[in-house]
Amino acid sequence: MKNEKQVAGEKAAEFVKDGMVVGLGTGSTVLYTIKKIGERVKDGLSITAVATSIQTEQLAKECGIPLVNLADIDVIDVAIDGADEVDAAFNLIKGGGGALLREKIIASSAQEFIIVADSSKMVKQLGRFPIPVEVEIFGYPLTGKKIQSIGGVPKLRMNEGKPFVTDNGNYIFDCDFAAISSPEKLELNLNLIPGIVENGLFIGLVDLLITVDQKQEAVIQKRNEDG
Ligand SMILES: O=C(CO)[C@H](O)[C@H](O)COP(=O)(O)O
Repeated sequence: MKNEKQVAGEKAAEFVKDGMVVGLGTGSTVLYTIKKIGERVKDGLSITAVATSIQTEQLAKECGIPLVNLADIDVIDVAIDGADEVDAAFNLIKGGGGALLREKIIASSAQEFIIVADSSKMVKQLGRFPIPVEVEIFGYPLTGKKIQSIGGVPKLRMNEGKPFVTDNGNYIFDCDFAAISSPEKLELNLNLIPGIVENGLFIGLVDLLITVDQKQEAVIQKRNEDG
């Protein structure tokens, strides 16, 4: 039997059509989308793709998906990605895999942004998952103090005893802000702090959410533009 990530991930591949430029997200859910797109490419689907991480670039190559550089394209038709938390307004916390900066650049440039998420990711209010915040290494302890001054508890992400380094050569603070009452304000306030490159709050970007119901079937929901 397919798990929820596979059901949601594979469903999203149906939204990819001939001739499209596709943004490929990062993580264990969108992995199923990428593999499915790869199968369709082998069957004759003609697309090009941009990857949100080195890990995804590698996977796309293994799946035979032709890649282009973001600098060489004008339009991304559709971007598909996973999430760490999704609220009722389809605002997100992302960056659990450390790819938030490239993910946000691609999501915000896409004509359509699709999120694939298993049911564990759905929350009433964002904030149980600490917000990943990508910071310049230069002066990062001071940047951490500034995050504290706006109410966050930053924890430097580690990997095998050393600070985790992103594909862009930066560090990540995973920041506990408890229950977030205004994700819109917090996203802006975080990005006003010098040293912060980007934060993992994705506000108002999602067009379509694909999740899974109790019968293990994919459920497709459009974002309500009126909130
Ligand atoms: O934001 C991300 C990576 O930076 C991922 O999309 C997010 O962490 C969800 O991952 P998964 O599908 O493995 O649960």
